[in-house]
Amino acid sequence: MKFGITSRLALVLALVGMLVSGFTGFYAFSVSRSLLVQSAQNELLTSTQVLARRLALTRQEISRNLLVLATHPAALASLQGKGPASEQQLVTLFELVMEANPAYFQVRLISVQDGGPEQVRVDRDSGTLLRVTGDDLQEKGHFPYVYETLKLPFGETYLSPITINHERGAHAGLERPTVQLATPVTDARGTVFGVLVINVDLNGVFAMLSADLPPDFQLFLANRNGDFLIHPDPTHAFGFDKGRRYLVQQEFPETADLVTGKATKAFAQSNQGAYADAPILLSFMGRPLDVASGEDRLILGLAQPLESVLRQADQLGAGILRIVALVCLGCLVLAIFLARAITRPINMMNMAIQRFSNDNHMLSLPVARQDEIGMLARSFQHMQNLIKRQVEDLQDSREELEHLAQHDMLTDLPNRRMFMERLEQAIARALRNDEEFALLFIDVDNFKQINDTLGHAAGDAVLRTVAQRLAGSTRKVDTVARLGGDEFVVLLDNFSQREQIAGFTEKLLAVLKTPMPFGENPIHVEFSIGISQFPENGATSEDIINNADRAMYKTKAGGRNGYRFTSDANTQPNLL
Ligand SMILES: Nc1nc2c(ncn2[C@@H]2O[C@H](COP(=O)(O)OP(=O)(O)OP(=O)(O)O)[C@@H](O)[C@H]2O)c(=O)[nH]1
Repeated sequence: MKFGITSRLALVLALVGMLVSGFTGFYAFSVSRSLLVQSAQNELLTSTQVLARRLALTRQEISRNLLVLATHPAALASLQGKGPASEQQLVTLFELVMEANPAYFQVRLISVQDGGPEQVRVDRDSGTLLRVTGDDLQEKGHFPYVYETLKLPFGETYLSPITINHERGAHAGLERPTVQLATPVTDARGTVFGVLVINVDLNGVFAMLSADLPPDFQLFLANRNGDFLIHPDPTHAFGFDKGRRYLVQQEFPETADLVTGKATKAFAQSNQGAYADAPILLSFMGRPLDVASGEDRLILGLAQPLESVLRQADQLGAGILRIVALVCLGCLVLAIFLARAITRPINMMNMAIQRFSNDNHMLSLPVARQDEIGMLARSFQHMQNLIKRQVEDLQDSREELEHLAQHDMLTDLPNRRMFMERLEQAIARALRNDEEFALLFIDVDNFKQINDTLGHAAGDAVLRTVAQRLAGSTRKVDTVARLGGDEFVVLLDNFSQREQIAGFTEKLLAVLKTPMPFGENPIHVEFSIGISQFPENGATSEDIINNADRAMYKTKAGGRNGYRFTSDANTQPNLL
């Protein structure tokens, strides 16, 4: 299949349009997609910050509860050994606080005395609160949450590292993720008498933190070293406690600077390991703790399935695809219109050139345009005019040549060549129609003498006058020709009767002999005529003309100034 320039141009324009819209669509889609991912990560970070804030508020609330208990007179009284009444009062207080805060599984008052014995202790045990007494009370002076708290001024809180609780006799808190918060108990002068400690079950805190998160969100918490404390896979949390460490910086290398404290936030994406089937998007923040603590900072992270983010991108992509498809369709239509508009003048020119080369007809051209096509059209029109003029000149020259080839230049009568053609046609016609015709061979008598005595111009004038008189004396169907020199012939079509021919010849001689005007003295000229008839005097043109010529010579030989029929073999010519 052959495509024209219009189709090819339309195809190229449409392809360019489609490629541009396709690339634009793809670019818009990828930019929007990365913006969506970025925005989702920022939202995640905001949620992470909210969670961190809630964690801080929870810690502050525990500190407040610690302070309430530590400043209660019963606490100092108990530590100063002022009797079981104050201890019982303190137990009641501890129980009240623990009932109000289900995450507290142990509240203790520990003395500053040697070994740091527990003075008053209430444990949560299978849903009930239990006062631990007697030998079950232990010495805790060697635990950091005791000796580090003793160094603190009144009102400050110590936060222990977050660990799994292995302390003996911990009841409900045993083997659970735990953090201890403690504050010193002092008298009015600031002398430290003991420490008040609340053990918090972190599972409860974490459950509270996660409760308000969307169901597909996942919570991560890591300690100062990067060890996971909360992980969607529970086997990865507190790995250090079981002898195998799971570090946030290993699983998500983007968090390395958070662990070292060089950065406060980090974004990550993962499609490795457990996330191979469902890639996730993560935001982490590292938060230094605002209390004296065994932990420098905590690293809190939130994850969201990438799929839920990209679902919006997919909807956007489908929208962009529809727009691209529409734009492509528009490009196609526009390309067709544009290609037609561009190539219309070219096609016009093409048609005009074809038509001009076929039959020299000039179609209209876009000459009014002011662009390159207009220039081309004007040049072509100019060329057309030149060619047309040259063709017309050529035609005129050809016609002139043809006329010259068939006519005598002096008299403008048909010449021998044309006469012979006419004679052939007359024979064919006569044979076809069973007709007859006559041929008169006319020669000027003593013409040489006219030339010699009056000059060549006079001879020419005589020849021209003879030609005019012959043409004027014959019918349209007859043919008058000059064979050369002073010899003329007349073909009388459909002339058959001898009398008729003789009568015409005599009349013709009379006309011809009329003195011819030339200067002051008219020229007197006489003529000798030989007549042949078809078919009587020959079957061919040569025979007919030769016989007439012979008859003319016999007229001359017989005395000139007369005529003679070929058929009159031995008779005298008819002289005038
Ligand atoms: N002026 C003129 N003379 C011509 C032309 N063509 C031929 N002639 C002359 O015509 C003369 C023809 O002479 P001829 O027919 O031989 O002799 P004639 O004098 O006519 O004698 P007859 O035929 O015997 O009567 C010659 O002298 C030619 O030179 C021409 O075109 N113009």
